[in-house]
Amino acid sequence: MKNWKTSAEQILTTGPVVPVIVVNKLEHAVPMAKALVAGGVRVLEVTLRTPVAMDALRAMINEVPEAIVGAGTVINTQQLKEVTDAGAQFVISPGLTEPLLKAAVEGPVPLIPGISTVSELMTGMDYGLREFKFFPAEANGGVKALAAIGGPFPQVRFCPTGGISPANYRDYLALNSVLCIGGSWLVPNDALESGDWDRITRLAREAVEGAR
Ligand SMILES: O=C(O)C(=O)C[C@H](O)[C@H](O)COP(=O)(O)O
Repeated sequence: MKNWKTSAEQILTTGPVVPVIVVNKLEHAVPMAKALVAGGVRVLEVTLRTPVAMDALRAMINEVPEAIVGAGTVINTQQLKEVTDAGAQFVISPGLTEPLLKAAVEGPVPLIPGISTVSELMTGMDYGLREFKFFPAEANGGVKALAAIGGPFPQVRFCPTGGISPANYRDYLALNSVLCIGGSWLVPNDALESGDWDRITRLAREAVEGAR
């Protein structure tokens, strides 16, 4: 952690919403990132779930410098190394393993690992972490569960993700322990397929304005 170039807190306090992005076609990556930035959303999580994800990550990092581009769905140390080499500014994982935590705290890039139980949270805290993703937020009990899990740990902060929508994101943001939320609704696949960048900008803007 002492080598982290920026803190997880800095990343997660940049804005209220972090789009969880699935890129199926490389040519979508840059215009989509620009559309999100135009709507006031700068922190972008590119999930490593598709064959073009690594190339999409690199393209967004290199061609959209106004964005803060990180990698999501990073589940092992090999992927951590790859996205670090690519220049990812933060790394998000749906869960945590001790090898991943160990490699991340020794590396240069902040890791925001996912937790869904108190014990996982305590494991992450053993490595010095204070910021976590809460995943899968809705399926795991939602706002009520997160408030209860966070209760004994007033120093810990969260980015809940999973099942969050325009209808419920404000309820999460209202918790003291929540810095921002993650959601895929900001980047609908049909908008990418039809090149409807204005719609993506609009969704981003609505989410940011609605959070005020
Ligand atoms: O890929 C990852 O690393 C994940 O952790 C999963 C994502 O956070 C959720 O799939 C987003 O959830 P939705 O907004 O409900 O679509």
